[in-house]
Amino acid sequence: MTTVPPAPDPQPSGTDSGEAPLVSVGVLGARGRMGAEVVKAVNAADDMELVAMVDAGDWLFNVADAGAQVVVDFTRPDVVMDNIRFCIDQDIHCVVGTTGFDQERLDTVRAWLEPKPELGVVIAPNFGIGAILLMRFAQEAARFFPSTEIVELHHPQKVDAPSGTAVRTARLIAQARRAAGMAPAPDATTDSLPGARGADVEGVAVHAVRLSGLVAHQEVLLGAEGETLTLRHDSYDRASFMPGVLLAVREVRRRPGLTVGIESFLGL
Ligand SMILES: NC(=O)C1=CN([C@@H]2O[C@H](COP(=O)(O)OP(=O)(O)OC[C@H]3O[C@@H](n4cnc5c(N)ncnc54)[C@H](O)[C@@H]3O)[C@@H](O)[C@H]2O)C=CC1
Ligand SMILES: O=C(O)C1=N[C@H](C(=O)O)C[C@H](O)C1
Repeated sequence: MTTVPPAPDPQPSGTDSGEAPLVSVGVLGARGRMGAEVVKAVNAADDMELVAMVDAGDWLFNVADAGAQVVVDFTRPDVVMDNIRFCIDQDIHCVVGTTGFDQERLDTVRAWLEPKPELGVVIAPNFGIGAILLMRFAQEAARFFPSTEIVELHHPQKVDAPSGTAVRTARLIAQARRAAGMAPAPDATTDSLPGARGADVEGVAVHAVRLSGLVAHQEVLLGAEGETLTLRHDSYDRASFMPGVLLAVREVRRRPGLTVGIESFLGL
């Protein structure tokens, strides 16, 4: 008679199986356009476990009670600071895609992190790899062109304008222009309707278009005598942001302090 050895116990993934433990992830804004996409992406990632989904009106403590190690926030500029404060108080790392961060807000988050040197917060106005590359290319090109303007184009449900990406792009361009000692961009306009020349972000004009059918798009127009260069990026689907979001979730626990943008995770 042959004896059949007992089948090994099924091993859950994680430490028991000798594999790296799954990262426990909570999502804030889980029923929103981006939050719903993050829920799908985390569920599909074999190194992560979705432990909490929280939206407006839900109990924020759910993410802490569920043992989330990392929270991903895609909510609204008017609530995101409270969410980050809560996560830091609860010792939860944060990946934040919500927009609306100026220098003052970034400094506030840095100050909150000071007593928690082991904790990481990543705040990125754009997780799309193409959008990140566009920002880098624009920064590189800026010093060669006296004129630079930005046109950002988005779906009409977007609550903020200009986009966080456009503001960051403008600041990077302005920084490059200052470093190169460039004069202000030529502009003889004296008599326009208010708003006709867009928003002025550190001397760079930013124009915001809201149009049904669009998702998230940006053009940087650079001009010199007799030539122009147009850099354009298009997100046709919110799936385009997910590789960057998942990368940030994987990295945030080993990047203590505040990281703005995920360029450094991409080796840029
Ligand atoms: N960094 C990036 O790559 C990207 C950033 N965004 C930004 O993400 C943010 C969200 O965008 P969408 O998903 O399009 O907006 P959305 O309006 O579709 O989703 C926001 C969700 O947050 C929920 N919410 C509001 N207050 C909340 C609270 N206190 N706690 C938990 N949930 C709350 C809302 O009910 C809603 O379901 C915006 O700031 C947008 O600019 C959007 C796309 C990409
Ligand atoms: O609201 C959006 O949709 C987007 N928001 C981010 C921004 O404001 O830059 C990123 C992307 O443009 C999509």
